[in-house]
Order: sequence, then structure tokens, then C-alpha cells
Amino acid sequence: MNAEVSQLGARSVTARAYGKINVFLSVGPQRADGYHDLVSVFQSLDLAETITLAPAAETAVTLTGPRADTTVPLDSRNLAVQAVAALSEATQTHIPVAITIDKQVPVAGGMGGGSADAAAALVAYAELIGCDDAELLTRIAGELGADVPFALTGGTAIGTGRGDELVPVTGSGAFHWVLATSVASLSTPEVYRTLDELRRETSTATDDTLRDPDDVVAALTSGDPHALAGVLHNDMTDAAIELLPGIADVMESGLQAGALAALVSGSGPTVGFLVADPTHALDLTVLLEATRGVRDVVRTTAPAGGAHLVTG
Ligand SMILES: C[C@](O)(CO)[C@H](O)COP(=O)(O)OP(=O)(O)OC[C@H]1O[C@@H](n2ccc(N)nc2=O)[C@H](O)[C@@H]1O
Ligand SMILES: Nc1ncnc2c1ncn2[C@@H]1O[C@H](COP(=O)(O)OP(=O)(O)OP(=O)(O)O)[C@@H](O)[C@H]1O
Repeated sequence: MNAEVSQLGARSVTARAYGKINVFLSVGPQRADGYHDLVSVFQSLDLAETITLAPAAETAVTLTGPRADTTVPLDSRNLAVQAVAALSEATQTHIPVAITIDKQVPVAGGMGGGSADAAAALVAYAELIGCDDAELLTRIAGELGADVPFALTGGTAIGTGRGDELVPVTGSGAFHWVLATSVASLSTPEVYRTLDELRRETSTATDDTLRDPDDVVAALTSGDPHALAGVLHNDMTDAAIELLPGIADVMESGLQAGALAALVSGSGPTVGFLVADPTHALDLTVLLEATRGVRDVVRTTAPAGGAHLVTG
């Protein structure tokens, strides 16, 4: 062990952050930097990523938990590794850590699991080095990815710009979701590219004028799932279905089985079904588990919190 590691002793730190669903996602034209301007209304989901950092001879990643997936990179491409590297660079601390990621959020499903890992890793490493500079964490989060700032704050928020300029929304109550993950995965940049192509090629595709989220914010404030079901919106739906047509069948199956609404989660392919209460969630789960193309059915609620330390 190097000197800094031994100074810290064997202390390990655990932090948690949550997946998300975009209950509203309006996508503008592509910008010069390759990103798209968005109007997004995020809610965090009660599906946690739990990250433990333990000082070690060298940085390494271990995945555990129900959604540990062999496609997640364990090297410097991992967003938790990038988060630790960025904060250690900014603070000139350089403490190698063994990173354990306990995964509940389905991988590459449009639910921001990697972003939650980055946010939790930032909070954990900040604690390890005694850094309480919240502005620094927010700045680094935005550099790591467009969804990472929301994973840091959690709750309910409107995101503009790349989706990373956040204004909190005061919601009321909890919404019940049933999530149908897919046997396939989708790449976020590819879904954005496909959306641009569809807009160029077809007159039926959504246009690229940014829409107003007022109706969704009012429904979230009311706490009424029936009101929210009527105003859920995702501009990426057609592009996700273009790449993976089976998504449309899954949406149809859930609606026929009594869901209030079906929504592609972010860039997909996970489909979220809004239901009235936990009993409806259970009924829908049984039906979706038998649906072709569905890998896993997950019941959860929104909103959950932001990234935070877990006291052991
Ligand atoms: C689809 C969403 O999950 C909705 O919240 C996000 O927009 C994606 O956020 P993310 O995965 O954190 O995205 P990043 O890792 O920052 O970017 C990945 C790629 O997605 C595309 N991208 C992302 C965000 C954005 N506002 N416009 C984009 O065009 C870009 O091609 C970018 O290179
Ligand atoms: N810690 C991580 N957990 C999951 N994926 C990671 C991680 N680090 C890097 N990745 C890479 O990022 C890709 C996207 O993973 P993630 O699970 O965050 O997808 P997503 O939920 O669709 O993302 P988003 O909704 O933010 O666009 C994965 O295919 C994986 O290769």
C-alpha cells in the first residue's frame, strides 16, 4: 500500500444513487457539439445502485447484485471509475480504490444506471477524501454525462440544455411503475442518430421544436396517476421502435393488460407502464413476464432521492 492509502487505514465508504425515468422528453435539433437540446422531466426510481469504495493497492471494479451484467466494462470506461478519476484529478488526491457496484438498475435500458454509479462514486470518494465542495461535484457530474447531474440530485426535476441544467419540481405522492426490460439493449447515441434520420426522412416523425412540460408538471403536482397517464411523452419513442420493433408489441401488451399508459424509458428499450396502485402492478407483472421479448419485470415507485452516503 502507498503512504496515502495507509494514512486512510482500512476505511471504506458506501453511497447510493437511483435510476430514473423521463416522464417527459422533448428533443430539439442536434447542436454543433453533437448533443441535442432537451426539455426533460426526470423522476428518480426506487431502484438503487450501491457503491462501496475501499482504499486498495490499485483501482479495480467488482459488480454484484441482481443486475450484474457482463457487458458493463470494468476498466477505465466504467463511469464509476471515471467519476473517481475526475474527482481525484480535480482535488489532486489520487487514492486508488477497490470499487464494488451493487446493481439494481437494468444495464443499457434507458434508466440511467451508469449515471447513478457515477453520482454515487462521486459522493463516496468525496467523503473518503473529506471534500465538501458541492459545486465541484455538480460540475464534474455534468462533464461525466448528461444524466449524471440528475442522478446526483434525484427527486423530480426539469432538465434543459443537454438535460443537465436542473430545476427541482415539487411533486406529491408516489407513482407506481412496472418496468419491462428487454432481451436486447440500445445505444443512446444510436437512438439520437436514428431520431435525426427519421426527422429528415419522414413527415410523420415528431418535429424538432422543443415542447413545454407544463401539463406534466401539473400532473406530478396533483399526484394523480390518471392525470399523469394522459400527458406522458417521449420524442425518442419512434426512433427506439425503428431500431427494435418489438418495443411496440410490448407496449401494446401492457396496455391491453390494463396499464394506464406505456412509456419508452429515455432512449429505451425498457418500457415503463404507469399503474394505479400496487395491486394493478402485481397483475400486470404476471402478464408481462409471459410476453415475448421481455427479459425481466420490475415493480418500483417514483420519486426516490438523490445520491447519498449509506451509514454502515
Ligand atoms: C436519453 C437520456 O437518458 C434522457 O435523459 C439522456 O439524454 C442520455 O444521457 P447520457 O446517457 O448521460 O448521455 P451522455 O453520456 O452525456 O451522451 C451520450 C451520447 O448521447 C447523445 N446525447 C446525449 C444527451 C443529449 N442531450 N443529446 C445527445 O445527443 C450524444 O450522442 C452523446 O454523445
Ligand atoms: N457503471 C456502469 N454501469 C453500467 N453501464 C456502464 C457503466 N459504466 C459504463 N457503462 C457503459 O454505459 C452503457 C450505458 O449503460 P447504462 O446502464 O447507464 O445505460 P442507460 O441506462 O441506457 O443510459 P442512459 O439512460 O443514461 O442513456 C453500457 O452499455 C456500458 O457499456
